[in-house]
Amino acid sequence: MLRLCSRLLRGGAVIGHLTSWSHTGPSPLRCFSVSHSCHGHRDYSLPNATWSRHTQELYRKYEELSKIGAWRRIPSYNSSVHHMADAPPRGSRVTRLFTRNLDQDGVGFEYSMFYNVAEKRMICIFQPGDYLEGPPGYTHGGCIATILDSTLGAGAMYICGKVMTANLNINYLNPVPLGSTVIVDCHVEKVEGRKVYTRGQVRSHDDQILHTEATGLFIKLNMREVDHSTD
Ligand SMILES: CCCCCCCCCCCC(=O)SCCNC(=O)CCNC(=O)[C@H](O)C(C)(C)COP(=O)(O)OP(=O)(O)OC[C@H]1O[C@@H](n2cnc3c(N)ncnc32)[C@H](O)[C@@H]1OP(=O)(O)O
Repeated sequence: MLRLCSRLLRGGAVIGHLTSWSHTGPSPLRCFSVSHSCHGHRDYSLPNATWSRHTQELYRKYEELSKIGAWRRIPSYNSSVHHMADAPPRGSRVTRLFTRNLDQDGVGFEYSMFYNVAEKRMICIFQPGDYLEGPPGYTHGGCIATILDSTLGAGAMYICGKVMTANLNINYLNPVPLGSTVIVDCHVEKVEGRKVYTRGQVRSHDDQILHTEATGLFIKLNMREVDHSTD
């Protein structure tokens, strides 16, 4: 396990890579405020010309809510290490975050996440592009799983620090049209020891269609083990 953690941490697969870490515990908000000016890298959570009217309207709604303090937008870069205050050297490898791996705007995962501390809630405004097709005209179920995993996981990370997905259960209720705007609405239900239990839904932008329901179990990484594993 120790070697596994070490490998994963070096490989950049851990959600918690997106946060900073100190001996007193996680400080994701501090990290993300630093990351707002993250080495000049593009912040993909900001609107671009491919966003539909519905996507832009939802974004503006949460941006307004952010101004009165309840919500915060999470910046989003195309590599995990760009999110990290304590990034390891990258060497010669050029890695990309799975959800940000296309160079063209609008064809893949277009999304922006907002977090509400008091409600332990993370929402993601998601517009699936045409390269995410599963059934004709609809979003691939694996892509829906990905955005759910990312949103549930980001919420767990903001509550607990570094975590990894241990279990993800999904009920696909109604297909998600390509190019539509949906809201991925997730929250942390409870924390028991290292286990972080989360729940989420994917709904249409107007809340009229419940597309998907999910639960996710995330495990807090034991940082003492991780530290020792790098010896
Ligand atoms: C912000 C920007 C946005 C962007 C955000 C971008 C986010 C990207 C999201 C990507 C997320 C991923 O893809 S993560 C990658 C996919 N996930 C993985 O590869 C994980 C592979 N699995 C593992 O590495 C390991 O199994 C761990 C780390 C999950 C757990 O191992 P461990 O650390 O040894 O812990 P372990 O002792 O086994 O388990 C601890 C406790 O959890 C329980 N437990 C463990 N697994 C399970 C399970 N599947 N179901 C039930 N319970 C479980 C155990 O019984 C135990 O309970 P008790 O005895 O304490 O009661």
